[in-house]
Amino acid sequence: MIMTLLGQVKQYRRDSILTPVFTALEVLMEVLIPFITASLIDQGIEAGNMTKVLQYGGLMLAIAFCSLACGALAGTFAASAASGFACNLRDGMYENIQRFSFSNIDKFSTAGLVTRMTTDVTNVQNSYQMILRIAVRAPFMLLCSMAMCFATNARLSLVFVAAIIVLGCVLALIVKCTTKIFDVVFRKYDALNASVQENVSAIRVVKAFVREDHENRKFTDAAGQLYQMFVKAESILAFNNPTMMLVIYGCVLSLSWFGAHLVVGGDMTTGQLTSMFSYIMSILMSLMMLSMIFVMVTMSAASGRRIAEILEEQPDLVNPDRPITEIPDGSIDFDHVSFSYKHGGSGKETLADIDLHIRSGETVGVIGGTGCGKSSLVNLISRLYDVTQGSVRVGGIDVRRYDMEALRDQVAVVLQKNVLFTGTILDNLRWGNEQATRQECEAVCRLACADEFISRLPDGYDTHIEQGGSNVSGGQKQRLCIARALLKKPRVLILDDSTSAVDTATDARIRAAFAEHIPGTTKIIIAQRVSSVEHADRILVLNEGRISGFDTHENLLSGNIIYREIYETQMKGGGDFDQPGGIGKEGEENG
Ligand SMILES: Nc1ncnc2c1ncn2[C@@H]1O[C@H](COP(=O)(O)OP(=O)(O)OP(=O)(O)O)[C@@H](O)[C@H]1O
Repeated sequence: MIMTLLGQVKQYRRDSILTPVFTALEVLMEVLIPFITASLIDQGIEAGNMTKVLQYGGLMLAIAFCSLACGALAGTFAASAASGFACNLRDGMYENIQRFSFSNIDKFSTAGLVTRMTTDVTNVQNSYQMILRIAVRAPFMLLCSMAMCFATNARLSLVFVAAIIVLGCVLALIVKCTTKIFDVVFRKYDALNASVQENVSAIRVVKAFVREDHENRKFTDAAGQLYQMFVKAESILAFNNPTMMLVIYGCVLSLSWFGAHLVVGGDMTTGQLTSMFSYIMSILMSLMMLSMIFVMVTMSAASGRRIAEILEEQPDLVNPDRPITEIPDGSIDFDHVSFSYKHGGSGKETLADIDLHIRSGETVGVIGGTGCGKSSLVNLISRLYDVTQGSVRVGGIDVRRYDMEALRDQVAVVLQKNVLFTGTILDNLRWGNEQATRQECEAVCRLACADEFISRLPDGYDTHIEQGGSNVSGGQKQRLCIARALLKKPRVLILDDSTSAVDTATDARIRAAFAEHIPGTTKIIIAQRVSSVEHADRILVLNEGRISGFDTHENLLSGNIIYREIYETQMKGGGDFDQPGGIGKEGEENG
């Protein structure tokens, strides 16, 4: 973990080295000051020698000034090194997350990734800055002050040795108890972030279902648990200060008692005793700083581990050695494919023994109950996940042999959870193809029946889309996403329930436009409505992850019970609002 994290220091190595160097110089000078004070008292004040007083006084001033300058430089370098380190950590994680497959993301959860990029990095940044400054300063100061003490009076210095042993034992105990708690604290942070993220992104749903109280309770629970854990950890850490004070006062008392005896007995000068008092303060301050470092490192060790996990995570899906970049045609073959989710799944096979062969240019409808594996099936075509068994071929070649970018450019998927980004409509469309001209964008919008609503907008194609597409309706968003996918001019176009919020008349016009303008593109259309797939060349009926039928509408109606049941239920008006006898016409404004 430490090597992984330190690997991100990169260009800030210079600042990271200069900080301890200047800190060491600062300490060296601070240590010299009490030594000079002793000489000033013994040779100047007590001997009544004014020249010595001025000499030593001037020297002390010069040293104090240098120490100040070194301290300021060390502080500046530490701040730059720590912020730069944090920036590199975030960049490194972000870059690796971009390479993650869907399966990697399932493993960490989106909320977990957000906590690691924010709270965890801030923790590590703070402790890195502290370590750079204090981890060198405290032990160095401790050693130098101890050396000076022993040089001044070895017997009296034994007082510190006893103090260090007591303090060391207490600190070790505190660190041991709090490490475990902080590990749990950051997992609770994930839960808190998940709650915030879910609630904020779905605030409209929360309000529509009047679930504010429930969501408030959920958040209060998550925040309360975090509070409990922090209180527990902090109440253990709180022993740190009183122990420290006890040791400091114990040392001062012992030093005064034994020191006074030594001075009276003539074994020590007043100046030496004064400098011993300064050194004892330095030693105890160093110990205090060391204990603070322990606390900080204990807290950030858990964060460091979580960051290293992301940096070290290998993407589940990688390009093969000599990847193929051209897809010969749009045919799709599933050869005895089985698939199950590695993370968060039920452990059961989501797809079992799928043997399916689709011709290039064919239009295939996919229908089946919720959760039967329709999305999982199409996700395998563009290699968003890898099969567990068997193989998926596009254009006759195993998808694992393609360059993933090339494959995903030529197999365009309009995912079930459509997302638009902040920017104009044109910006969003050009996610499909950055080089697309305005004419090309307009042409695909006509195909996806999006042009009609865009032309009604005051700014047309330059209309600004708010974050997540919240200022367009569900049906409008779906049509923009279809247009965006069409801009890729794909060989295979997959619509995963992408016209669910579009009325049936528009849905039919989109299908007709596809048949007329992109006949060579293989089209896979997942839908809940039979009306959306009945005109397809063939329809795949999925049932609990297995193929129940794959044939034309007419053949399935006569030979497949599941398909007939779905059809009949929808014809009676139960499932399709737009059918005659349905509940009413579904508008497109149900976003
Ligand atoms: N990322 C995931 N991690 C773990 N399990 C998942 C994941 N996505 C889906 N599943 C599970 O896999 C099964 C099939 O899901 P899938 O989304 O493929 O079904 P679907 O037929 O597309 O459903 P719907 O019609 O509701 O969209 C479900 O039981 C679901 O809970």
